[in-house]
Amino acid sequence: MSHAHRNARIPGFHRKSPQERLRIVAEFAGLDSATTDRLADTGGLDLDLADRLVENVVGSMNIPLGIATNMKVDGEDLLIPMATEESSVVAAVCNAARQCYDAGGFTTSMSGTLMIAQIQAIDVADPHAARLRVLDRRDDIKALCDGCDPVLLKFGGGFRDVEVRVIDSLGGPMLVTHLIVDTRDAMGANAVNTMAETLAPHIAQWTGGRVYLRILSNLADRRLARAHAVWPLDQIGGAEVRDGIISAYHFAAADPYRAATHNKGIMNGISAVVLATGNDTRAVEAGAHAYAARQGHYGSLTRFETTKDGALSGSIELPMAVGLIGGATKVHPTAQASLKILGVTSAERLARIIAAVGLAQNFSALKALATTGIQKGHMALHAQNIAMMAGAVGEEIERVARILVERGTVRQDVAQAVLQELRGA
Ligand SMILES: CC(C)(COP(=O)([O-])OP(=O)([O-])OC[C@H]1O[C@@H](n2cnc3c(N)ncnc32)[C@H](O)[C@@H]1OP(=O)([O-])[O-])[C@@H](O)C(=O)NCCC(=O)NCCSC(=O)C[C@@](C)(O)CC(=O)[O-]
Ligand SMILES: NC(=O)C1=CN([C@@H]2O[C@H](COP(=O)(O)OP(=O)(O)OC[C@H]3O[C@@H](n4cnc5c(N)ncnc54)[C@H](OP(=O)(O)O)[C@@H]3O)[C@@H](O)[C@H]2O)C=CC1
Repeated sequence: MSHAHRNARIPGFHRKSPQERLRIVAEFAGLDSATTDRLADTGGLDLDLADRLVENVVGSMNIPLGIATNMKVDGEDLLIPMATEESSVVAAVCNAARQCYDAGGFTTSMSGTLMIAQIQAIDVADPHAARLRVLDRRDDIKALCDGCDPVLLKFGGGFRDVEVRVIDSLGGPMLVTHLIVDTRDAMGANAVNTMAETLAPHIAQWTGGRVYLRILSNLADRRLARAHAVWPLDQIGGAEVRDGIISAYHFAAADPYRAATHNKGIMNGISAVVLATGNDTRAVEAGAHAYAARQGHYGSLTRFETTKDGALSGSIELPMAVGLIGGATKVHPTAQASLKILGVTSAERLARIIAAVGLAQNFSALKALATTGIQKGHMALHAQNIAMMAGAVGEEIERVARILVERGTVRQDVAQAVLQELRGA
């Protein structure tokens, strides 16, 4: 069917109700009523709330929420809510946590809850002298920043420091002011952006330059979450498994093609908890990848080595700008439920738990890759998706998936053939 007559220029779409928008979309895309009913069913998320969270809402996209078991973090047993569409991600965390549980689980720490806001000034005649002029204004800067957010101050946050960098750019030297702000239990984007915008005219005046960008940096390297765990050899299957995992880490550390996949595996776990708690997945992902490239070479976010007793030691360190206040966290009921399951009362605790989940996820992926290969465990769980894609429903899904795994060919064409056999029988 030709869609040449369709017109996507729809003035005032944003002023319509979600129902009215859905009617327009259905007409535009030729959706049948089953599809529009599916979109209209928000799975319990209040449509009014959805419509306030983002723009031009017509429905909601539901993602499964799984619970990772076996996690012990800083001596506390935890159940971890994870929102993900990918099979075997939740199982992998359970599996890694099980293998270090008796050895004490994960120990974590955090460098602080400091965010950085950047103010860009160009056309500064004397950038190095201007840098000192800005630094001399530290007290004024502190007063201006703290004046922006009395609530944050009340909770012990606020301005902490100012740094000024002269960077070489394609357009010549650029003066970049960093405001370092403790945002406590908020991710802090709005607080630091407000401070940067408030300060900008003063920076222009003090430097004699022109100010353009005033925005936080997602390379939140003053907000590093760290986690560590030891996996005893008898839990993981021996020295060869340990050495395979360490060699996999060496591969990622040496090669960006591998590091991208290695870190993607880590983010499987991290993004799932970030999303489950209503935090900003893109902010955390940007921070993680920028941190992985901070030495001018994109490498691994984790490290694996042998302890003096021969066990496997794993650690992770990455920026973790997550909050309990603000964003969708406070208003999304599932995010609130996730926080209740975790029992966290500070953004720092949440960040540390998320780092531990990233390390667990990486351990399981590397162990699978260094031993049986990823397909065995991952595809066994993914087989149910393949069975559904082939048209299996109800009890057929489990039966088809089991046969696919037994035959060692988790493919859609095989699933279709198996389904036909079952239905013919
Ligand atoms: C899949 C497993 C866990 C099977 O592992 P297994 O050893 O075959 O399973 P098992 O039946 O012996 O069970 C062991 C434990 O795993 C957990 N477990 C086992 N099955 C389930 C399940 N259905 N639901 C929840 N938890 C499960 C559970 O904790 C269980 O203990 P138990 O509860 O029995 O005491 C294992 O093969 C594994 O960890 N694989 C790694 C999977 C993975 O990394 N998936 C991520 C997706 S692939 C990807 O995107 C990233 C990647 C791989 O490219 C990253 C990279 O390259 O670095
Ligand atoms: N590049 C990026 O990553 C960007 C991300 N964002 C988005 O910003 C959102 C997060 O913004 P964020 O600033 O965290 O949220 P909010 O501005 O919604 O909430 C933070 C505010 O809550 C108040 N507050 C109340 N209690 C506390 C407490 N205990 N600790 C700290 N603050 C407290 C503070 O003061 P007060 O009430 O006075 O405000 C604080 O400024 C996310 O949705 C993110 O997607 C936006 C722009 C850019």
